[in-house]
Amino acid sequence: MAVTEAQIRDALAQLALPDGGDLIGRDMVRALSVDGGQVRFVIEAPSPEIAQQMEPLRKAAESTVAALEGVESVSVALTAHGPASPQKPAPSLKVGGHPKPQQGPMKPAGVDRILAIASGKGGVGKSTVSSNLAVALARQGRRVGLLDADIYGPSQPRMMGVNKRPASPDGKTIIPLHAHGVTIMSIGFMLDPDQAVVWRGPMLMGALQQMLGQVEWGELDVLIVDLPPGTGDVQLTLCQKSELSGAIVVSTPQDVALLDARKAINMFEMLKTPVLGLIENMSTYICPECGHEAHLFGHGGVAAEAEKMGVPLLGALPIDLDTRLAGDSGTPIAAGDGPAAEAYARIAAGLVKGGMA
Ligand SMILES: Nc1ncnc2c1ncn2[C@@H]1O[C@H](COP(=O)(O)OP(=O)(O)OP(=O)(O)O)[C@@H](O)[C@H]1O
Repeated sequence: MAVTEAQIRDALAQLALPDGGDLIGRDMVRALSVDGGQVRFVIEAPSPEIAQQMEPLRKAAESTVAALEGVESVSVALTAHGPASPQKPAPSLKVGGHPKPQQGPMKPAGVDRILAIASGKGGVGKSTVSSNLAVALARQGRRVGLLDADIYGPSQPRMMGVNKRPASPDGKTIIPLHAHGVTIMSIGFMLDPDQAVVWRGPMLMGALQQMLGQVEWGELDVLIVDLPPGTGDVQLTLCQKSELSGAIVVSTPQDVALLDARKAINMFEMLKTPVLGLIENMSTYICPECGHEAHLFGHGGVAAEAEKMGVPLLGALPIDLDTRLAGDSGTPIAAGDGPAAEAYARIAAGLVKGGMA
């Protein structure tokens, strides 16, 4: 049975703080989100100094929630009021921070279109689709950028095989990285992978603003944005501020994922962002030994849903071990040949033909 927010809060209320009270009683838990079995929240300390001493408590909170029935994964991050005190020599760039007053929209000048890749639920393959679609479009001669805005789990450095800090010659502009014909910027390039980072709403917006406004994207036909899962601050900011040309929602055929996909589509509709279509990921499994086709997550659900919601089904991608291995090794499957690369090439061609990329 799915875990509820109330159960999580009850469990966290059992965690005593060294100086009295508990996490819930002292109102230190923020942004609690329960997404199927995936739980995320933030512990907000009263000051950066106290936050630094709270790592054992963060770990305890993580294990307490992980022990609850119905919880598959837990991600707990620490944050604090006010700016963190500097611990390292000043970096040339800092992502995050409060957004600066905006003169205009966040759409970079040379970028023709911004396409968001979204999912209602984590783990359905949104990042995999983003990187492969970017590579497939680049192979078709489009000038493509990929912005990894998945603040909670940036995966593009791994999937695109690039992970170094981008240069910033003047401390203001950020020079993006390049791989597989795609211009890339990820929030992951700017973060210490071992440090738990938490973004409060305004900081998220500041980081997004920087990644759109300070990165030298150059002239692009399309900028693909890999969104965090769900319907939170990043999605809202991006839709409201960056003149998104459209959103593509990735879902698996499973009912629960579809339910969340529906929420994502509703959100985009409310924000007046055109939903360009749905992509069904992990749609079938073809046995490499005997060629038998199995429908592990059900079948036809995404097509039916797309029809019901009046949005096109842009493509269906099978469960494919090579897709995962390619993503893990830093060369997306779409960069090579074979059925999966062809499937991505077809989706990319459809987008180009429709003037969407
Ligand atoms: N079609 C596929 N076949 C096999 N494995 C896949 C497929 N699509 C994605 N995966 C694998 O599933 C895992 C989750 O994919 P991915 O990180 O792209 O999902 P996500 O929706 O972006 O997740 P999150 O929102 O949590 O970042 C990865 O290990 C990825 O390699």
